[in-house]
Parts: sequence; structure tokens; C-alpha cells
Amino acid sequence: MNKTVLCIGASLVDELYFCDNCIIPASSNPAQKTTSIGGVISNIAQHLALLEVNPAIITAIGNDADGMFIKSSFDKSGIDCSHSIVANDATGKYVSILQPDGNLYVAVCEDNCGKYISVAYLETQTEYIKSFDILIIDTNLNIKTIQWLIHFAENHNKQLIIEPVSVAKAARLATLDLKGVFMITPNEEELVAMCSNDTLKEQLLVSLFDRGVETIWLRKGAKGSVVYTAKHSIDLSVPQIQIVDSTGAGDAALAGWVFGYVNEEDEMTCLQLGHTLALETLKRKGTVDTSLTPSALHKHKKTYYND
Ligand SMILES: Nc1ncnc2c1ncn2[C@@H]1O[C@H](COP(=O)(O)OP(=O)(O)OP(=O)(O)O)[C@@H](O)[C@H]1O
Ligand SMILES: O=c1[nH]cc([C@@H]2O[C@H](CO)[C@@H](O)[C@H]2O)c(=O)[nH]1
Repeated sequence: MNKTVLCIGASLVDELYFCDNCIIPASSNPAQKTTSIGGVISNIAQHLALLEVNPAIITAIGNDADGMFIKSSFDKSGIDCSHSIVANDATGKYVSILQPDGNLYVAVCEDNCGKYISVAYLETQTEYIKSFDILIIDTNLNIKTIQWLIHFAENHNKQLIIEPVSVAKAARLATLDLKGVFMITPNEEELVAMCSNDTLKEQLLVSLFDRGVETIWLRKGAKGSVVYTAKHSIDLSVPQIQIVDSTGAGDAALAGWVFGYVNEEDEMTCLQLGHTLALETLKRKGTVDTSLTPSALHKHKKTYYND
């Protein structure tokens, strides 16, 4: 393993409510709740730790029981969170309401990492950040911090990957200078939100390349995904599966891809590893497949992709 990975963004508590029956809007629906650690960057870091990539994280948690639970879980997983912020505040929370088939109906999120992971804070951490090869960030961060990190990565030759999180938060990227961004991983709705003017998919992709993005990994749910660079693209479908919970497929896909990348796998293998981890996550409730190991991921990949 050659490259080192630092994740920067939100750690939250996820409360997922699986409704017993098809949701009746504007009324109370009987449901079953599961609670786990969430936040896009935390999901990615947790999977990378299980995959023995040895990630570190800069995140913000509150000085409450949720925050202490998240910190002790990171410590147990070997995720270095010693440069994270423990704020005199509540830990952020994501609450989602899902249909009985595991598809998202609606979700809300209150998180504080935009407030605490400021440019002023990151400026005190530059030597630490410089010690990593790959920076993965989520758009829970505020616009100024995201722009600072993009420039930092460009100036210090770091590979910066941006996970756009949601349609609302992807819009934070709409006006930014993206020069030198190594990879960005939107779904089709987030792609539109990241670009201020264009509407056609081809124009959206070209506008991101013009703004300086090297690779766009476009996620298409049950239709798989496509990796685009200015020169070529590769497309991969997914087998049909019975999903249990749609939460976190995109985060898992990125962690699987990064695992392949740091282990110097070819681009199709990285993509297959990404899809494989997404599929395994979709088959269980919650965002992290806690049974994951590097060899289990390779074994599942063989089953899904038959090679
Ligand atoms: N219903 C599905 N069946 C099979 N695979 C799926 C399904 N949904 C998602 N995937 C897999 O997960 C990957 C990422 O999922 P998706 O396209 O939903 O991304 P996303 O919207 O960024 O995810 P998230 O829900 O985490 O925000 C897809 O490219 C695909 O490989
Ligand atoms: O605004 C946000 N919504 C949802 C998430 C997280 O997305 C994960 C699923 O992809 C889930 O764990 C939630 O906490 C987030 O970090 N910010």
C-alpha cells in the first residue's frame, strides 16, 4: 500500500426509520428505527479502515454522548481522529424516512462541521494535511473551506476527491474554481446542481472538465455508473439485487474504489470494487458493512463480476 488517505467532513448519528407500509404523507407512519454512525466522510473512513487502508479523519463532533461514542468507535477502528474538533455543541444528526422497500422517501440533516472546520482551523493543520497523498472531502464543509482545500490540493500536489453528498449540498460547488480536482462523484441530480447554467449531460460534463476537474464518476443507481475523463470513459452495469436499505451506496462505492486505487488496481477493477461494496451495503441496514475485509470484498467482486 503506497498512498495515504485523509478524509475531511461530517460525522453524524444516523437515525433511519423504515416504514412498515407504503408512506402516507402528512400523517404519522408506523416504522422501525435503526441508529448508527453516519456522515458521508465517516462512512468512507470506516469502510477504508475495514479495508486496511489506514485512513485518518478531520471531522467535528459535539462534546456529548454521541460525540464520545463516535470518537471511541474511530479509536477502536484505528482511524486517527486526533486532529478532529470536539465542539462545545451537539453532534450532528441525519434522520431519514424510508419506504418499506428500503428506498429513501425524505431525509433531514443538521450538522456543524461547516461551522467548526473553518479555513482558520485548517490553516493550523497544514503540516498534518500535507503529510497525506489523497484527500477525500464531502460538501458538508462550507463553501470557503471547500475552495481553500481545492487550492491547497492543487498547490501541494494532492489528489483531491469530492463527494457531493446531496442535491442541496452539491450546489455549494456551483461557483467554485475546481482546478486540479482529481475526482468528483455525483449522481445525475447532483451533477445538475454542481453546474450553474447547462442542462444537457454532455454540456454538464464538459463544463466540469473546463473548470478543471480531471475525472467525473457519475453514479446512476441501479443502472451502475460511468467514469469520465476528458479523453475517455468506462461504463459498468450492476447486477439486479433485492435492496434492504438505499442509504450510503455512493459512500461505499467511493471507499471500494479508493481501496482498489491505493492498491494500484487497474481502472476497471477499481470500478468493480466500488460497485461491489455498494451492493453489499445495499443488502443490509445502515451505511457500513461491518463484516468487511479486503479478501471478502475481492471474493464478492468475483461473484458479481465473474472474473
Ligand atoms: N438499486 C440498486 N441496485 C444495484 N446497485 C445499485 C442500486 N443503487 C445503487 N447501486 C450501486 O451503488 C452505486 C452508487 O449508488 P447511487 O447511484 O445511488 O449513488 P448516490 O446517489 O451517490 O448514493 P447515495 O444514496 O449514497 O447518495 C451505483 O453506481 C451502483 O453501483
Ligand atoms: O446533508 C447530509 N445528508 C446526509 C449525510 C449522510 O449521508 C449518508 C448516506 O450517504 C448518511 O450516513 C448521512 O449521515 C451527510 O453527511 N450530510
